[in-house]
Amino acid sequence: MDVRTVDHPLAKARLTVMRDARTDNATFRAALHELTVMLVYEAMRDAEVRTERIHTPVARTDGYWLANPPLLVPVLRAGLGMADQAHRLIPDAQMGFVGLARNEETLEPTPYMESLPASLAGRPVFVLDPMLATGGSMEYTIRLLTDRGATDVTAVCALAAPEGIKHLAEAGLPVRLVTASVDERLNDSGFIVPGLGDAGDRQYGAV
Ligand SMILES: O=P(O)(O)OC[C@H]1O[C@H](OP(=O)(O)OP(=O)(O)O)[C@H](O)[C@@H]1O
Ligand SMILES: O=c1cc[nH]c(=O)[nH]1
Ligand SMILES: [Mg+2]
Repeated sequence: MDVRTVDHPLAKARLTVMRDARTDNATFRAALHELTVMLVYEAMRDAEVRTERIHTPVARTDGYWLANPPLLVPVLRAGLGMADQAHRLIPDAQMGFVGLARNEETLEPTPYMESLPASLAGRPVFVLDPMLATGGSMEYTIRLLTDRGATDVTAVCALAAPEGIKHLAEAGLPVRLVTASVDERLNDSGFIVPGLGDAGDRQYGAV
């Protein structure tokens, strides 16, 4: 699986704010917003562009437009904290939504919401979720997308565990990963180590 790690100093600094247990909810959300800009910027590096001649006030030159903007799919709750920033960078993008909550005992995703276009054939899709832990939630989401014909999926995650990357690679799904860090491992409770805790709770409070 293609894994691109954005280890720019600015990304590392935002991630450090998110990791720090002393960071309050509002500051955590602000750091995730800023990190999302960097991750999506990198995820769009190879996006197809359409060229058209334009006039500047001075001369004619080539202008560039996104030929096929991705569908953005935040995974609720935690992925909501990435949605607006990704949308600001790609204003022409459409957005779908998936709601999942991981069962704390089994670590299996429990779906509670799904709002996606019927056909995704020929459309790139960016799944926005800060955390790739066991990979169960991401696999569930990607299967919703491939069932609708998607063949070009990018998982945009603040953090990833090696176990989750292995899980997705072994599932043989058409996905690449853009992340700010591949951390050490999962602990016995399925949390990423060193990680940042529960990305939903860190943004919105514990449920
Ligand atoms: O790779 P996995 O082991 O499936 O874990 C990752 C999932 O866990 C978190 O969501 P959570 O289930 O805590 O829901 P929340 O966003 O509502 O907090 C996270 O945002 C991912 O969706
Ligand atoms: O470390 C983890 C693992 C799953 N989900 C989170 O929010 N954090
Ligand atoms: Mg959570």
